[in-house]
Amino acid sequence: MASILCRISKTLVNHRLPPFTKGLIRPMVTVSWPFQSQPRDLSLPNPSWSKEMLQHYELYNSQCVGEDGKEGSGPWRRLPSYNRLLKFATGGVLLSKIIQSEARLFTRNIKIPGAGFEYVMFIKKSQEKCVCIFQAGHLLEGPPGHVHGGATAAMIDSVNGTHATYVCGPVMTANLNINYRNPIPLGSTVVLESTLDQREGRKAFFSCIVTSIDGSKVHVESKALFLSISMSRILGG
Ligand SMILES: CCCCC/C=C\C/C=C\C/C=C\C/C=C\CCCC(=O)SCCNC(=O)CCNC(=O)[C@H](O)C(C)(C)COP(=O)(O)OP(=O)(O)OC[C@H]1O[C@@H](n2cnc3c(N)ncnc32)[C@H](O)[C@@H]1OP(=O)(O)O
Repeated sequence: MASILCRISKTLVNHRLPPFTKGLIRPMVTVSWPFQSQPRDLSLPNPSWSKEMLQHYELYNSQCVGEDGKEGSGPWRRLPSYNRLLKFATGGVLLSKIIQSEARLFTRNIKIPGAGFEYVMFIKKSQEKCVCIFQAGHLLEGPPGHVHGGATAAMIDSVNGTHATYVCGPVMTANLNINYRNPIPLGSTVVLESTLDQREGRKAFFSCIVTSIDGSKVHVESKALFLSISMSRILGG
């Protein structure tokens, strides 16, 4: 991750700024003191989380603590989540203040707690698995009372994409193939499990299974191909 962040910083310094920042770059003098504010981690519990969501969060969170009792020495790691990917960069608070933009991460732009995508991801330190606990809010309706297939696809892409980023560095989704097996009731909590199946040069193949929280029902199964790309290609368009 450190090398990704280093590449991001170098890209920002060495390349023209990304097109989405057009007209939005503000000189640093307008920023009062960008180091002060911490980005808000949106993957932490909030009052909208159901009992099931909290229990499952605790289940994985407890496995982030090792036998020595130290946070971070367990087999799993909770991944922070922000409303802009730039906030991931070390000093990301600064970067996201300099490169101001109205663009927001699609799954993190519904501000009413519980109304949209509530989720938290954990990655296994050995990196072959990434898990997401997802509570689908009422604004994600597709068929009456159930989650829109596009919202589910967005979550699958996000979990596989995050997993791929941690394993491979910067990537783009080249192919995502989804089989919807059972509709997901609105308001319910489901588990998405991403698996790294294979790596072949720039290509990384992932699968994902979406199940009910108790694992008894399979909602969706998917396969995805991600291709490694340079940061300058992402940022430079
Ligand atoms: C900015 C700061 C970022 C900081 C991040 C840091 C931490 C963040 C942590 C976590 C968060 C991360 C993300 C989570 C959130 C969301 C994830 C969302 C991801 C997306 O939502 S992303 C948008 C949708 N995505 C696109 O918008 C892609 C459009 N597209 C392209 O940009 C190009 O198409 C590309 C790059 C895919 C490939 O282009 P290219 O030129 O690099 O490669 P090329 O075409 O030469 O193919 C090379 C070999 O791949 C094979 N190949 C290619 N495409 C294939 C396909 N579709 N099926 C089967 N095989 C395929 C070829 O057949 C060849 O194979 P071979 O070598 O064997 O011949």
